[in-house]
Amino acid sequence: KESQAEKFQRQHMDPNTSTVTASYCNEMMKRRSMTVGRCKPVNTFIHEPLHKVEAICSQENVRCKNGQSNCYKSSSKMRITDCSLKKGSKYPKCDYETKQLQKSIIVACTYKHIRIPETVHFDGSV
Ligand SMILES: Nc1ncnc2c1ncn2[C@@H]1O[C@H](C(=O)NS(=O)(=O)C[C@H]2[C@@H](O)[C@H](n3ccc(=O)[nH]c3=O)O[C@@H]2CO)[C@@H](O)[C@H]1O
Repeated sequence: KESQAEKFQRQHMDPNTSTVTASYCNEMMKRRSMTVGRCKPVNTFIHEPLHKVEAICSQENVRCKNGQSNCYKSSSKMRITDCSLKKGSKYPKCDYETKQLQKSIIVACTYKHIRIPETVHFDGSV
């Protein structure tokens, strides 16, 4: 069974892509298994190395959307791609809009071992 950290990496990490094409989201949402059973409505991919994303866990502590206090906001902008389901897109055909941006991101972190943080949830971007 995949851990929350592995799920985060499957759903949100894509360090090896720098520029995306218009079909990036349609391809990646399928390849990373977010169109099985339903089309995941919104998903962000992060085009930065994992160590840069995990470093956010020691940056600005902010409240998560769900009220938990283990969210952190990146001090610098990150290269991301937002995927959002197009209106009228009908499962199993999940048709996404692809939008490449540079924004500060908010992630939730937990500590697997003392002082070794893991990013386990994407809370949003600002
Ligand atoms: N504080 C926490 N600490 C630890 N764990 C926490 C915490 N909070 C939740 N989890 C867990 O995370 C898991 C999870 O999947 N949460 S999720 O809200 O549905 C994720 C959102 C995100 O994937 C996506 N989205 C959204 C906006 C955007 O810009 N970009 C973008 O990609 O949409 C999704 C729905 O919004 C769930 O197991 C929950 O238990």
